[in-house]
Amino acid sequence: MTAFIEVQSADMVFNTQKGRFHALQNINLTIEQGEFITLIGHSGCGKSTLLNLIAGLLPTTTGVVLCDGREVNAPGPERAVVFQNHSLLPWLSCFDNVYLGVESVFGSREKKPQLAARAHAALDLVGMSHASAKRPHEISGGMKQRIGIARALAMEPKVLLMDEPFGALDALTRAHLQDELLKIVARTKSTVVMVTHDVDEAVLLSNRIVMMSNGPAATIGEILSVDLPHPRNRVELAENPRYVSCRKAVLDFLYTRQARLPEAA
Ligand SMILES: Nc1ncnc2c1ncn2[C@@H]1O[C@H](COP(=O)(O)OP(=O)(O)OP(=O)(O)O)[C@@H](O)[C@H]1O
Repeated sequence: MTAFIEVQSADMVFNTQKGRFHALQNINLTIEQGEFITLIGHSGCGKSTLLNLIAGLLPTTTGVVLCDGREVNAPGPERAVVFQNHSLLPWLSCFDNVYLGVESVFGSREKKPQLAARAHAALDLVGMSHASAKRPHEISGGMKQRIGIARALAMEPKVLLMDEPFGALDALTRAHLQDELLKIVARTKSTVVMVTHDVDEAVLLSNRIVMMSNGPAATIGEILSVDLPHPRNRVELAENPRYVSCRKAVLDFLYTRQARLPEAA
């Protein structure tokens, strides 16, 4: 295992109309190739900001982010992002949405049939070949999210960055997509960094859970290793003592050590 993503002494300060807002302070995180990392913490602590620093969508105020030994200072095809709201282009078919991503990465080196084969393979990987000719408005929210994942995977990113990808879905669809994602990642050996609010999702999916303290100037409070074997089965895990203790450790961090009082109305 080698360090693949390194966040070193990173701070993020936003310039706002009310002055400078210190969102993240002294973030240090090393992620190995093939790891599945989740970022968890209370609302507003800076999870998306940290993901955006890794994506290159935001520049660190101080400190540095490295991906595969190179400094990150802009978005790049090796770091694909999947957002909560799928972000598909509504006027394009599902196939064309995926194809567009493929073309942006491989278009200069490969011919159309090869690009099309990549897009078909990615749709197949997420079980969505049957919907390739449909437009986004013709398919369900869970299906749209799968297409978003297919588009990201088709670009063969070194890192898959996911910002609450299943947050807008109902519980059953969400569980199904979590299981699918585990299978896909087992096949592609992708490195994944995912933001979530969901403790069970974090324990089910992760190799390590990065727990963030409350902001302002949020930082990494603790990192929990989830040493549960793969493949993971959610029903069997429910009674697994290690699963239960990981879940308890995250709940304890969030609701005892980082307990948040309700904000004044
Ligand atoms: N562009 C910006 N300008 C100013 N402040 C920002 C900006 N983006 C984020 N913030 C602030 O930085 C803090 C962290 O925001 P961020 O969205 O990263 O939190 P989060 O943990 O992902 O929240 P949530 O779980 O609610 O999505 C918040 O206080 C937010 O208001």
